[in-house]
Amino acid sequence: MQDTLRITEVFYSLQGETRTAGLPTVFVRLTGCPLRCQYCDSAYAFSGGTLRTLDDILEQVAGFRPRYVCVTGGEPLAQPNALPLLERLCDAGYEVSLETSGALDISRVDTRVSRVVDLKTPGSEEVQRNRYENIEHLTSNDQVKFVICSREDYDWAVSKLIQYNLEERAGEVLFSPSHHQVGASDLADWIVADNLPVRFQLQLHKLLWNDEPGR
Ligand SMILES: C[S@@+](CC[C@H](N)C(=O)[O-])C[C@H]1O[C@@H](n2cnc3c(N)ncnc32)[C@H](O)[C@@H]1O
Ligand SMILES: Nc1nc2[nH]cc(C(=O)O)c2c(=O)[nH]1
Ligand code: SF4
Ligand SMILES: [Mg+2]
Repeated sequence: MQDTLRITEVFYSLQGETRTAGLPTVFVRLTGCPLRCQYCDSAYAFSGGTLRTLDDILEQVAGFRPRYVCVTGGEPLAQPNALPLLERLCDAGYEVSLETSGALDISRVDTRVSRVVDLKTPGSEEVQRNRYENIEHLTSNDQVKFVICSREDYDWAVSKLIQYNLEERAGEVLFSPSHHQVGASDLADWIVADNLPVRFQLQLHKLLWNDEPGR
């Protein structure tokens, strides 16, 4: 069917990450991902899911009467119909964000969407999948994120921050600890010691709800 997407879950929660952290947000989690980051907290979205029409998804989202909608996964951009879904969510008046691994082309994503591009670090074990061409398409409405697994990952992220001048290219640069793989306070201390122009973030939903699916 032409206008369907494979969906793992649609739920209303507090956004746990990014520049809208703490704001009530509808999450649309798309099924399937071509990557296998060693830390992935959403592996339950790799398979299964339900084929649903865009109309059906839009109707469920509208039922929550949200201001913010986050399209995540899995890897949303692995499904071609993610593009019309994002457009229709914008047309409906929501503030829309997209979480993507950065392994697929973001250039055709509606620029009304805040694209949260995760640059995969060596510690993710998927660093070779980064599509660095995406960086030239970033605007001040977009966000770049590094999920840091070790001091080596931190040093790598700092080198990419400088090499690609990410502070200028994106509206936000986010440094997040990989959950329980690097000390959150260590990462915070490194950022302050180096006076980095980045936003430290923790996954609020894990502090609140200990990573239950659908929260
Ligand atoms: C589950 S992914 C889905 C979207 C897309 N596949 C991606 O990787 O951006 C959403 C975000 O959660 C982050 N994430 C996944 N597991 C994590 C963990 N254990 N600790 C911190 N962040 C994690 C990812 O790096 C990504 O930024
Ligand atoms: N509350 C909440 N916020 C989130 N932000 C990103 C999430 C994700 O799993 O992609 C997520 C999630 O699963 N729950
Ligand atoms: S790209 Fe995203 S969904 Fe896919 S394995 Fe990595 S963190 Fe998980
Ligand atoms: Mg999650």
